Amino acid sequence: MDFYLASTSPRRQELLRYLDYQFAVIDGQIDETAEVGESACDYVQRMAKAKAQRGYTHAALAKPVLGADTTISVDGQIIGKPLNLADSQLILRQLSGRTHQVLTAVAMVNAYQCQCVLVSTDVQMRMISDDEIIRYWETGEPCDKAGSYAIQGIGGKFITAIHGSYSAVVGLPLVESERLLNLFLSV
Ligand SMILES: Cc1cn([C@H]2C[C@H](O)[C@@H](COP(=O)(O)OP(=O)(O)OP(=O)(O)O)O2)c(=O)[nH]c1=O
Repeated sequence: MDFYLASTSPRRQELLRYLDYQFAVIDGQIDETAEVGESACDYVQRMAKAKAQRGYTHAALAKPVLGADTTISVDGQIIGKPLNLADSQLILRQLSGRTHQVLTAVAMVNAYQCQCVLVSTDVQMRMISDDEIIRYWETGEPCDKAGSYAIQGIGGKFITAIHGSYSAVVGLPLVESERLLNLFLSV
């Protein structure tokens, strides 16, 4: 076993399995409240570092810990997971027919260092009607996804274009994560 993944996200576990490293999953739960005036870029990096750091110190581990966070940025706002249908409606109406940024940060921590990479991807959505938003909510897919949609699922039908990293939108940028793992784990 090479490192720990501090994440409950099945997407992150699935993506990480594509890389040539062995890992075990630990809890990375933290308080995800944004600070007043905090930018989305600062916020997502702080979250990723906190998840990795919490995992590392909490479990007193001998191996490095990787943590990640995904947040939507639009109109200078930080948009996370929807709280309920009304919240999902507010979010998807805001994203409908325009381009937003999906920010994913990946952090790795060991006894000597904490390194974090930030990946920003532009995602363009077609117009989505209120009826579609309600029907989509009823599928159960949006509730645990930042921005209230999943590009890798039913939500993919709303996406007209992306510029950046697909795996980062799903929750873990593979190129940057592998680079970070090579940095920490190469002999
Ligand atoms: C935009 C988008 C987000 N997401 C997911 C990725 C993340 O799992 C989630 C954002 O929430 P996060 O707080 O980044 O992660 P998480 O709570 O799922 O897992 P953990 O903190 O334990 O690592 O949204 C998709 O699966 N598809 C998408 O298209």
